[in-house]
Amino acid sequence: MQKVFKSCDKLDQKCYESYITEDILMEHAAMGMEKYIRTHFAPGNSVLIVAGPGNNGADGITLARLLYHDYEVKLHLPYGIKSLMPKLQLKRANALGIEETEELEDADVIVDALFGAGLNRLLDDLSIQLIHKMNSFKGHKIACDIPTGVAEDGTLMPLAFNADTTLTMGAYKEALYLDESKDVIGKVERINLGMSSQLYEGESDTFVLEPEDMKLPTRDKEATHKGTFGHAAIFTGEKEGAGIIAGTAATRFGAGLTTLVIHEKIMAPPYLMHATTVPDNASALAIGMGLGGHFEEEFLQKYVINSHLPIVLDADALSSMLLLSIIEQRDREIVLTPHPKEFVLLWMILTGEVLKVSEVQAKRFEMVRMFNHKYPHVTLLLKGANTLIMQEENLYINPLGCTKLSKGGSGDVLSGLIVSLLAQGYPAIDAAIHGSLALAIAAQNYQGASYAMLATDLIDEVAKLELC
Ligand SMILES: NC(=O)C1=CN([C@@H]2O[C@H](COP(=O)(O)OP(=O)(O)OC[C@H]3O[C@@H](n4cnc5c(N)ncnc54)[C@H](OP(=O)(O)O)[C@@H]3O)[C@@H](O)[C@H]2O)[C@@H](O)CC1
Ligand SMILES: Nc1ncnc2c1ncn2[C@@H]1O[C@H](COP(=O)(O)OP(=O)(O)O)[C@@H](O)[C@H]1O
Repeated sequence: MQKVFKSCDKLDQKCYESYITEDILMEHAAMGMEKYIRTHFAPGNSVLIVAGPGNNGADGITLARLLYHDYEVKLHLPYGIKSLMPKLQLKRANALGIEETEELEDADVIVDALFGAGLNRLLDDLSIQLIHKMNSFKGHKIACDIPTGVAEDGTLMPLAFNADTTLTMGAYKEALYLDESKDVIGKVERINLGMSSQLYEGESDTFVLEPEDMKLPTRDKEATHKGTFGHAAIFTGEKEGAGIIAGTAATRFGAGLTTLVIHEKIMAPPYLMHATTVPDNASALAIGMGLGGHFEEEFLQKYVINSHLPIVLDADALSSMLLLSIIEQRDREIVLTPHPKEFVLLWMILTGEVLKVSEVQAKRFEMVRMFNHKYPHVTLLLKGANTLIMQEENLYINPLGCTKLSKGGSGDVLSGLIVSLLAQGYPAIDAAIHGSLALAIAAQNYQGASYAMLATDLIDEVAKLELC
């Protein structure tokens, strides 16, 4: 996993104090972009660099100098230059013979160095025209630091540069991981600014997860029996399919036993047991998926609230005042898995504050942190294109999910994976992280059409993860 920061200001300040000047940082920023371009594009290819008036533009001008002669470099400066660094970089570039181009034409590589961390207001007409044109070009699109149109606080302008690759300077930034940013940032790579990233970055409590972080349930001993791997009890309500999907996922992900807790007899697959109460040896519970108003309050009080078993609360459980009372239980492993609309409901129940889904989406990091401030012991997993997971002080971003997951049933699979890990004895935060990674990577591995994946296909892919 990699550290993530709200902004790089403090990190840059630390560099200046160590005599690593802005000029040195900038040279390395440009060298990082140069290396990327030289690795992926042979000399002779054309590179269009659109550079803005500030230091983001200065990075672009520096890049022009580094590529000039070997590549067909075109440098466009639509706003002229304003501050010291771009002026200095332009002098250096001009001295080598680089001239500005007035024409904006397609090239093999398009570099957006218009505005980066300093974007502080809505894009004006000139920027909008430029971005429309750059987005229409066929060349490989690289954003310098952060695509123009994505502000450092995460605000996404109505229009943004549509990067294939974002080469981000020094450290990963939160703004790159809002759901709305996902379609414009492309692949993200970090560029080191003249020192080890560990020295540059320092401490952070926010991390972006990588595929290598996924840990699968282990079966490395032979002297075991089904009881060794826990017993997941999944409350199965009005939409029994949701419980069956979750139960199948839980069993596939290693739970030794899985029981669907039901009121009325259902047609369950043979590897799932069913019972009208929670089995005595259950080791974790999941409730909410397809639940409806199926179980009476006394039943829930007895088997869910009064139980101290680790628990996943999903879907309908997140709008039940009774079930949400669980989050006050500080001695229990608890995972909440709302999607943004469910988060709105649970936030209203917990705080009385009425939010819109769009507000939650615009400030996902802030909302997750606010929830965590009130309930630090609870693991909150806010679903989305980039899932956020937080417990105690640490926030983890899972950016590995994909649009194949946008289909009813994916969330039921996730609940099943998490309750399976809880039943096998994993702490809540680990169950949420590794369940979420397994879901995302299984979806990536699915080979059918992007629109075709069923929850059962997803579970089949989970079954193959260890072999990949
Ligand atoms: N710090 C470091 O050491 C390092 C920094 N690095 C690089 O610096 C970048 C940050 O540079 P930055 O702070 O100069 O901001 P930047 O993104 O160029 O924008 C500011 C300019 O844009 C203007 N402007 C803003 N919004 C506008 C709008 N909507 N429409 C029109 N104009 C607008 C704004 O105008 P003003 O507000 O002053 O009127 C100002 O002129 C960072 O992303 C990274 O690439 C790397 O080299 C590594 C080392
Ligand atoms: N575009 C996407 N990119 C990444 N993950 C996605 C995307 N769409 C959905 N998901 C994931 O799929 C799951 C959907 O959950 P949910 O909406 O609760 O489904 P369900 O219908 O099973 O209740 C979540 O884990 C969510 O993060």
